Amino acid sequence: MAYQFPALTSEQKKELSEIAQRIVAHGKGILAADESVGTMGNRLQRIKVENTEENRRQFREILFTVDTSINQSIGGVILFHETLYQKDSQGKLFRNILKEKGIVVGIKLDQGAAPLAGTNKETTIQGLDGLSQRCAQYKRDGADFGKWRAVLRIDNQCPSSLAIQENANALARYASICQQNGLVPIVEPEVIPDGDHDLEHCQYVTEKVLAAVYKALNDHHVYLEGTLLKPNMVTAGHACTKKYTPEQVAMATVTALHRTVPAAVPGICFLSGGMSEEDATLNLNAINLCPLPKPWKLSFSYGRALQASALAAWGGKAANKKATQEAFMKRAVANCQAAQGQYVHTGSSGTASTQSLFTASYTY
Ligand SMILES: O=P(O)(O)OC[C@@]1(O)O[C@H](CO)[C@@H](O)[C@@H]1O
Repeated sequence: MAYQFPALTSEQKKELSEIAQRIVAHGKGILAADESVGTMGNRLQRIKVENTEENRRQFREILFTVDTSINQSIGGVILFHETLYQKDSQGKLFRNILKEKGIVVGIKLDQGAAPLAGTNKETTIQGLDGLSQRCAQYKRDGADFGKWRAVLRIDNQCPSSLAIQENANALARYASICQQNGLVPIVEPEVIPDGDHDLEHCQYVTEKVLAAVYKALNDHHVYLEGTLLKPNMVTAGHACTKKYTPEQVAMATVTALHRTVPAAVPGICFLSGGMSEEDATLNLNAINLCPLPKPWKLSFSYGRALQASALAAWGGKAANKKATQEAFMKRAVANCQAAQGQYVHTGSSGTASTQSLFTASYTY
């Protein structure tokens, strides 16, 4: 017997699954350009550029006005609220520039972490109050997908079952509200790489977290075909002394996903989590070559690993526009190849692309 109170009509489901599939079609992935004002400040500080609205706008204008062929590699761009309403120097809204390139526009919907009392400094994510109204407005303003990032840390007694359950439930509530408003929810439960744990421990925790997330999504009647997952890759903690190959990372990652993520999910777009640009690409390539069943598209939704070389090339100077766009295009194309298991490392990457982008206790 079908469920008595269907959450979505067949038209709504069709729209959501078409949006999700467009974003990850043919090796395409997502540019996560949704850094909040504070996070963007940290990025700009690294290149000694002041964190003003105009500087943030200028960098993003350079990214979004890159050659239209970017649409072969990038299927969606996640924006922060401020950026959704910003314009290029000719007065054209960024969101229209992206849409004209055939790129789907997304919006960051979570509103930061709040402490979970009685835990070892664990958090839940805020932003559920008024979320439906915000989603409806963003949909009217051209967004077709949303993003909500939950953070889980591996440490003494962490993640606790309270943190896992609470964050899974908030992600499911968010996903359900998004779908009611025509937005594809990107579900992002990030197990952050802080710590000295090994690969096996990260795999164990990632499996527990993903299993809880998919149970909660099912409880909340979320239509999985109209969602995308944005998980961490399974890696050892940043301070772990043992090093693992991309093939080992790939096997641990795909094993964890295979055990927990239903085949109805159209795409899994990894976050880069402080890996260098080159490592993020090599790991993604190995994941796509991993000899386990992979019923979903395995792609990218990188923030740092798509923008680090571009930011370094820009350095806050308009005269560096061409070099900035070339650096961005290079990473986008490399990741698109990796999302199809076709990336060949040439060994000629610049320094910026091999530098670790890890920041301890990364908050947003
Ligand atoms: O780990 P990365 O790939 O740099 O960024 C992942 C991410 O979820 O975190 C950032 C802050 O919210 C966002 O810009 C981005 O969407």
